[in-house]
Amino acid sequence: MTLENISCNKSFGGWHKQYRHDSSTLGCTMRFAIFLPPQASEQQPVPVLYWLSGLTCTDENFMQKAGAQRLAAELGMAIVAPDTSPRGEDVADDAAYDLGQGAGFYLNATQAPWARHYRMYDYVVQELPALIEAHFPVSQRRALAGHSMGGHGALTIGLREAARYCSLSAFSPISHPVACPWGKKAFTAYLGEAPQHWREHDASLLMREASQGLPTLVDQGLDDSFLTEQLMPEQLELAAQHSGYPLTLRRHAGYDHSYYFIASFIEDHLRFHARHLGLTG
Ligand SMILES: N[C@@H](CCC(=O)N[C@@H](CSC=O)C(=O)NCC(=O)O)C(=O)O
Repeated sequence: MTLENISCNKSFGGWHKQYRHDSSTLGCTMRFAIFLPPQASEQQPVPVLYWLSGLTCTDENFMQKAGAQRLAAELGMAIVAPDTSPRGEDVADDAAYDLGQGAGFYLNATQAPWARHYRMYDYVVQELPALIEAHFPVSQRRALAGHSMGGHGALTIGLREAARYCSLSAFSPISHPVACPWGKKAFTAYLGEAPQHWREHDASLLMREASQGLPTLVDQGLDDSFLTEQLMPEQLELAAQHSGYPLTLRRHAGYDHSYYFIASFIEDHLRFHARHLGLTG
C-alpha cells in the first residue's frame, strides 16, 4: 500500500502530516492526517486516538481548530483524522450538505448509488488502522472519539467493536439517529427504508442492549442549535441507565455546536483517553 505524503509541519516537537492513499475499501483516493508526538519511535510505539469529524468536514477541521497537539505531544499520543466520506468525481454525491460526500455517516451503505463507495465503517475499523499500524511508529492501543456525525460514528463503532478500542468519547454526538432528521435522511438513502436495518447504527439502541462497555465520555453544549431536534443526548443517558453502561455525559451551559466548544474541553478528552490507553495513571 503506497502512501503519498502531501504536507508535513512540525508542531509542539512532533509532526502533523497529511497523506493520500488509494483505499481498496472505498474504491477511491482518500486523505488522512496524523499527528505524531515527539516520543513516537520504532523503539517506542505510541497509542493512537482516532478522531471522526462531522458533516462537511475533512481531515483538516479537527487538526486546525481543536488545539489538541500541545497536550497530545506532552502525553505521547498520536492522533489520526480521516476524511468523512469517500471522495471523487466518480463517487456518488448529493447537493445537500448532509448526504453524500462529506456525510458518510461511518456505515457501509447497501443501497444504490451509494453502496459502491460508501463503506466508511469498514474503512475506519479495518483499513485505516491496518495502514497506520504498518507505516507509523504506533501501537495497537486505540481510542476513538468524534464530533456530531463523527460522535455518532465513534459511539456506534466503539459499541460494536469494543475489543478494538480502550476508550470512547464524543462531543455533541448524533445520539439517536433513527429518530432525528439527519439520521432518517441518511439511513433511508444509505441503508434503505426498513428501520430494522438502521438499529446497528444507533448509539442509543446499541447502548441500551450492551452487556459490557468501554469507558465513554460525552460532552454536550446546552446552547447547541442542533441539541433537541438532531442530537438527543438524553436518549443516550436513558440507554446507559437501562444497561448500566459506563457513560459519563456532561452538559455545559452556553456552549454551541462549534469547534470553539471542542477546543474548550478537548484537554479533558485527551486526558481521559490517556488514562485508558495506559499513558497516565
Ligand atoms: N449548516 C451547516 C452544518 C455543518 C456543520 O455544522 N458541521 C459541523 C458538524 S455538524 C454534524 O455532523 C462541523 O463540524 N463543521 C465544520 C467546522 O469546522 O465547524 C453547514 O451548512 O455547513
